[in-house]
This record gives sequence, structure tokens and C-alpha cells, in this order.
Amino acid sequence: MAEELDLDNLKALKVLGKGAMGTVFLVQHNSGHVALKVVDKSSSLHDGARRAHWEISVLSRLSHPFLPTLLGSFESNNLMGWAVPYCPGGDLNLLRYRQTDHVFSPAVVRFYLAEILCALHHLHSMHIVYRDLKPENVLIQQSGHVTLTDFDLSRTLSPTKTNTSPSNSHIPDTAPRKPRRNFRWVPLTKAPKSARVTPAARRAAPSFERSNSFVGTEEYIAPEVLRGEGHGFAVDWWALGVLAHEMVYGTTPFKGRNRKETFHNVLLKTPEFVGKKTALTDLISRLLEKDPSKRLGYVRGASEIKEHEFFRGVKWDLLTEVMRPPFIPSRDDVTKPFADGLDVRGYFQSLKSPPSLPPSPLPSPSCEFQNVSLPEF
Ligand SMILES: Nc1ncnc2c1ncn2[C@@H]1O[C@H](COP(=O)(O)OP(=O)(O)OP(=O)(O)O)[C@@H](O)[C@H]1O
Repeated sequence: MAEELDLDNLKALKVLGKGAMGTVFLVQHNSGHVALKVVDKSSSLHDGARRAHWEISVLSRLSHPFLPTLLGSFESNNLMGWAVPYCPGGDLNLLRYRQTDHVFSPAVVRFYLAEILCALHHLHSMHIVYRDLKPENVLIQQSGHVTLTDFDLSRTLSPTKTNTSPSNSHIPDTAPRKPRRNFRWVPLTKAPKSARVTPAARRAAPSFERSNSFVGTEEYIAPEVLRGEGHGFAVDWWALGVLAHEMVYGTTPFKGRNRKETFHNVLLKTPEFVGKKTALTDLISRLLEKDPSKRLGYVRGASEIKEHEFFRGVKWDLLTEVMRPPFIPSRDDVTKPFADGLDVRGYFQSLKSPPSLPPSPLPSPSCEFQNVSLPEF
């Protein structure tokens, strides 16, 4: 049961990340560390309060080892916040950049895909379509297992419209809408920024205003979304295919020189795979089927994908016990916290008065990992 948090008693140790919607703080709470996401309700640009209520409502329904648990929440006149377990391992994108050639081995890919698939299976079983799968939203727990984060773009689908719900018809009025213009920027010489997304006011993308639910990250958007044909659960299977491609090749499959070219590629380009055909390339190409009704997972959901040859041997019911995570954060890196803790309320107040800006946010975790080798298959 999520508790009511008292903002005045919460001291942030540092800023873990800043997203389109809010700021995530590392907070000491009940003798442990939690991640506290705080949204400025007055931020009319991003419709903060409505989106925060939506995310809290989704989190409060989740109960799965690869999804966050809502630990507590608060609401004041100006701020809303909620706490979830802290994931010290950073995200899958940062982890990939720590690998040789910035790619994971097929065995590691299998591990992460299997866990993400289980998390999506759970969400879909609750009629929630995630719609924001990308490596930056896959966090690594202290145990090395994954947690999906950021449910801002998720939506509830009517059970009767499981796969190809027409755009918007299933979106509850209370659901937030979060248009984004996303781009990827990864300086070659620096560690990649955790998020490759930048929110933009809807007016920044006028050509897509017709569809109220045109959302997602450019390189991860499914063709049916671009075609304005609606958002079914199959958009998550498409994104799983893009993510798998990025993890194993180091690039997303449809990235163009600009957004127009990326969207053109998403709609028309057939992904190419270097080297011989494998179970993994077969899985990716089946997930990247442009017609959602022919896409793997369309007919029987996650179960259909779990049966794919690439996952042969995975003990789905025993994932947390049997499968050893390939990377385990070696220490809970809470180094360089703010000296006396950071007052969350003061942090937001100071954002509104530029002369006394707070210390700049620290980047995502710099923890090290124990590399656990997985058997090749
Ligand atoms: N549980 C957590 N443990 C550790 N870090 C976290 C946790 N939750 C979020 N973060 C960090 O905070 C960042 C922002 O979080 P989140 O994606 O939920 O915010 P957002 O405002 O919705 O962002 P976006 O712009 O991607 O929509 C994440 O990229 C991550 O670095």
C-alpha cells in the first residue's frame, strides 16, 4: 500500500534525471533509497498535474518484478510527487555504451528482451499499452533485473479493442497527452545522455496535430501510428523489435538524417541484417512487420513472442530466480550527494528565480557493473 509522503520531511540527496515532465530525485526514505519524481503542477506547457495523476494511477495498479512499485506520493499546491524503488544501474542505453562496440551479445539481448517481454505481458494483461519502449526507459535494478519506467505515454485499451483500436477512441479523458518531438543526440566523445528525447509543444509538430495521440520517440514509432491508423498493443511489439535491433547492432533500424527520412524509412524500408540469418534476426524482422496484423504478437500477444525460437529454453515463470542478470551494479553509487540534502520545494522555487539557481543536476549513475558472463546459445 502506497503511503502518503510528507514533502517537508523529504530530503533529496541528488538529482537523478530530468525528463520532459518532471525531475527525479534520489531520496533517503525509510532507511533506504527511493527515486522521487516531482512534477510542477503549474507547468501548463506540459499539463503536469493531469499527467502526474495518470502516471500515479498506472503505477498504483502495477505489481510485477520488472515494473516499478508505487511506494508513496504527495500533492501540494504546486507540486506532485511519487516515489518508486531506486534503480542504481542507470538505463539500458548507458549500459550498452559501456560495452565493446556499444552492442550486447545475443545472450545478453535475450536476457533483457525476455524481462522486458514479461513486463509488457503484464501491462497488456491489464489492458495497458506502454507506447514508450526505448532503452532509456529500461532501468537496471540493484539486482541487475530490469524495471520499465515512465508511464506517461501509456494508455488503457478497451479489452474489446485489443489490437487495432482506432486512434483515440480508447483513450480515457483523464489520460495525459504528451506530444514529443524527439531526436537523438549522442556525442561520440562523451557518455550518452540518458534520454534521447526532447519534449516539444504540440505546435512544434503541426503536421501531426490531426492525431491527438501522435506520441513516442521518432526512431521507435510504429508505422501504423505514422499512418494515423491507431495504437494497439502491437505498437509495443514494434518498439521491442527496434530495441532489439539497437541492442545487437548499436543503431536503430530506421534512423534517417532527419525526422522526415526516419519516418519515410519506418513506413517503407525493410530492415537489413548483416551476417547470416539467426533466430534473433528472424525475431527482429517479425517484430518489425509493418502491417500490425501480421506482426508477431498481434494474435496471441506476448505468449506468441515467448514461443519464438530465440527464446527457446527460457524458463518464463522462473526468470527472476533462474536467469542470472548479465550485469549487476557493483555498488549503490550515491556519491557526491548534496551536502545537507536538497529541499525539493526550494529546488522548484529556485527554478523560478534564476539568480539563485540550485546546483546543476548530476548526470545518471556512474556505478560500475560486475560483468556476469552468460552462455552463448
Ligand atoms: N527509479 C529510478 N531510479 C533511478 N533513476 C531513475 C528512476 N526513475 C527515473 N530515473 C531517472 O530519471 C530520468 C527521468 O525519469 P522519467 O523518464 O520517468 O521522467 P520523464 O519526465 O517522464 O522523462 P521523459 O522526458 O523521458 O518523458 C530517467 O531517465 C532516469 O535517469
